[in-house]
Amino acid sequence: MDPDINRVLYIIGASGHGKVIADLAELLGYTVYFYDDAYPEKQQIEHWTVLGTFDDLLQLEPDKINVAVAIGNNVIRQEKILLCEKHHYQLPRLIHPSAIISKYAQVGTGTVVLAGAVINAFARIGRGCIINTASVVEHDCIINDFVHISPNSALAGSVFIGECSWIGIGSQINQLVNVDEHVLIGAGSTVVKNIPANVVAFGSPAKVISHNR
Ligand SMILES: CC(=O)SCCNC(=O)CCNC(=O)[C@H](O)C(C)(C)COP(=O)(O)OP(=O)(O)OC[C@H]1O[C@@H](n2cnc3c(N)ncnc32)[C@H](O)[C@@H]1OP(=O)(O)O
Repeated sequence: MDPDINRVLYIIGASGHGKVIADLAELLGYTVYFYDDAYPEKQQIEHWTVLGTFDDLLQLEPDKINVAVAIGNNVIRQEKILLCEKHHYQLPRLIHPSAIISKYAQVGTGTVVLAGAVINAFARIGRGCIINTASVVEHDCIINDFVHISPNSALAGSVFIGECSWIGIGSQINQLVNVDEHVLIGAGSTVVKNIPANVVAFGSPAKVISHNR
């Protein structure tokens, strides 16, 4: 029997992150297919089928098309999500059953919240974000669109993260600190002061190291 069209999810990006999203989507009851620009060379990822390129996906009529953009690069994910929105595709939030999200928190469309993540009261997460495995977003944080909070990172209360920024694995950010847009915080950093836009910063305490290309 064909799967219920409402429970089919087309995942863009047949990558490691894509596999995590496929695993989660199946847990949530979706039947999963991939689209990836490596098609037709890549027709399979593990046991999942790659149906075509991103342009092929955009040929589909918008009716009941559920899409997840499983691309780790924030700028490329943003670009694909904006195109999917233009085509009126559904971009469901994918929230792992083991994640804990306050009823007072907000999570935008197309955002994924992975296993063991915690989002506390009055935190606001934008659209197209990755709140990765076991990360903590404390009360009153504001996370703008297309941000990636890597696994095991912790944001204290009222932290601000600007659009398209990437918080590296195992980082910590002190309360009330602002990280501006298009910033990369390196793995294992401790951010104690505001970080300006478009830079790479790392270390404990984190220092600006270079421009973020
Ligand atoms: C599920 C998932 O996989 S999610 C993905 C999670 N991954 C991450 O969070 C990775 C984030 N990326 C990083 O931290 C990277 O190390 C970056 C982007 C900060 C730097 O990468 P590159 O520009 O390639 O720097 P490179 O590896 O050449 O290192 C340059 C120097 O900086 C040091 N360095 C690099 N990253 C860090 C860091 N996070 N903290 C402290 N020092 C660092 C290196 O030791 C090296 O020092 P040296 O010149 O004395 O030898």
